[in-house]
Amino acid sequence: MNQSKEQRILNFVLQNAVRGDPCSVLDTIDKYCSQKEWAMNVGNEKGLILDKTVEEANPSVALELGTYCGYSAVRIARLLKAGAHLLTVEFNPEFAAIAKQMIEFAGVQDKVKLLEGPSEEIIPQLKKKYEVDTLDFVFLDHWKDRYTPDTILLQECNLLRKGSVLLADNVIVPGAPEFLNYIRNNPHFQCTNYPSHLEYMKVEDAMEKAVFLG
Ligand SMILES: Cc1ncnc2c1ncn2[C@@H]1O[C@H](/C=C/CNC(=O)c2cc(-c3ccc(F)cc3)cc(O)c2O)[C@@H](O)[C@H]1O
Ligand SMILES: [Mg+2]
Repeated sequence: MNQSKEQRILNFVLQNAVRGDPCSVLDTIDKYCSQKEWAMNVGNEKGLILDKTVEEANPSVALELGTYCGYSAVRIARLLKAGAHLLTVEFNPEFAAIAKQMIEFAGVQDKVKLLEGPSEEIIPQLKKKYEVDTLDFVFLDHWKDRYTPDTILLQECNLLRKGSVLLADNVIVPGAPEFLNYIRNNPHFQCTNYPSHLEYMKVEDAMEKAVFLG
């Protein structure tokens, strides 16, 4: 059975990156995906926007929707302060297994909890099963038509507090027009757009930050 692209990315990291060095893992994934096979990691250009947003939020509890190979989970976790943690949600078992190995190789496993399942099932479990009070930071990078229903679900589950920061990838490509319309017309959110480019391509993309106002 020939390997998946995601398995090839992981193997390239295991053979070329420095174990325990998150930056080396990120650089190695970016090298593979820019030179050999494109993949939907947030990448280094939008990754810098993600870095700045995480550093500014300095979250104790962060949530990521759509782990994929674990690139942004490693990217976020490497910036978390002592005692802080990232919950990352992935419903594809093959991708979850790849991401788990990627996170462990990078050495950030103590800061990351990978939750396997669909976000609409996991989010309502965060308070009771995963002992979350509220979320300080949320990175949305899963199916683009899930951004709006999951943002509504986060509010319904009282998981956002005044100042919680949401950051959404791909609001231009593939695009999340319904989410932009929802969040920019919602008085409970203060939005900022960050123009950038699609990972590993010269195509325009953007990220949208939305701060919950309570
Ligand atoms: C409800 C639910 N629950 C749990 N896991 C869920 C979930 N919904 C999806 N997932 C998981 O998350 C990832 C999916 C990510 C979706 N991302 C994109 O589709 C994406 C696409 C491009 C792209 C751009 C130009 C092109 F020509 C082609 C593709 C770029 C990107 O950056 C993307 O993020 C994937 O690992 C999937 O299993
Ligand atoms: Mg994306």
